[in-house]
Amino acid sequence: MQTPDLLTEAGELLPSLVVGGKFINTDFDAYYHGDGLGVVIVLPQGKLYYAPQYFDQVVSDDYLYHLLACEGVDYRHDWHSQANIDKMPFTNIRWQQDTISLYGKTHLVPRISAWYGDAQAYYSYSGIDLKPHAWTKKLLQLNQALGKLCLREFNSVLLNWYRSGKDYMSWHADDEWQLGKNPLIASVSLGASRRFLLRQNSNHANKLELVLTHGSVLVMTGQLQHYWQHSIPKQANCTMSRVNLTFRNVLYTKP
Ligand SMILES: O=C(O)CCC(=O)C(=O)O
Ligand SMILES: [Fe+2]
Repeated sequence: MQTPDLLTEAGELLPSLVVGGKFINTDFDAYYHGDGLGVVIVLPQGKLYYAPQYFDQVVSDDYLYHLLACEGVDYRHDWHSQANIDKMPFTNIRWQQDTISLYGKTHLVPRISAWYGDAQAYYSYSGIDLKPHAWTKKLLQLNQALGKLCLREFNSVLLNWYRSGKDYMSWHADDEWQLGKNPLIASVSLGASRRFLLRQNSNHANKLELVLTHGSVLVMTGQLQHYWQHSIPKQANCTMSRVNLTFRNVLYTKP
């Protein structure tokens, strides 16, 4: 998988990502992070760290293979026509397609998910209650790798698998009470590049678009979840799978 033109041929961040103290093509203040891999983008009421290639291609390929490995199934498999994904013999991850209830009707969530973490890190969103599966060695490794950047280890991770550009995530904020007031969420993307959109709640014209590439890391922090929403829109031209992992800290659970 190739990373589009956010990096120079030598794999360094393009110097034009921050021009005159602003993030490329925007009015948002930005500066290069000291790690040489990412940019910090300062939004009104929130902050982002964005590194288009935090993990190199070999490491990223290895993670993606681990997450989607399924006994006897080729990676070109048409997962959209696969019924009962949760019954498939995935080698490492217990993928499932959840259903949500809206106005008395049930719908399949337009992507495949899995929730991993410490035993006590129960999570619920959109009426879906998730009990974590126990960490795999690779997921723990990824958690530790983010520790250097985020100065913490997370107690859980939500995995989302977009089988192709037909799968998506609607506008939302990760503002569940279980995550505490101003959560720091670290998101790793693997596989197909997808558009990631952000918009300010009070003014939808105030927006930002990032491309989340294979091996990229995005960290959302500050008050972002209270004042901004984010989404992954459908992308008709995208035929490949993408897996996103959002590492979170569940601070509170239901009694
Ligand atoms: O797939 C992504 O990059 C976004 C995932 C997300 O927003 C979430 O899991 O809450
Ligand atoms: Fe989210």
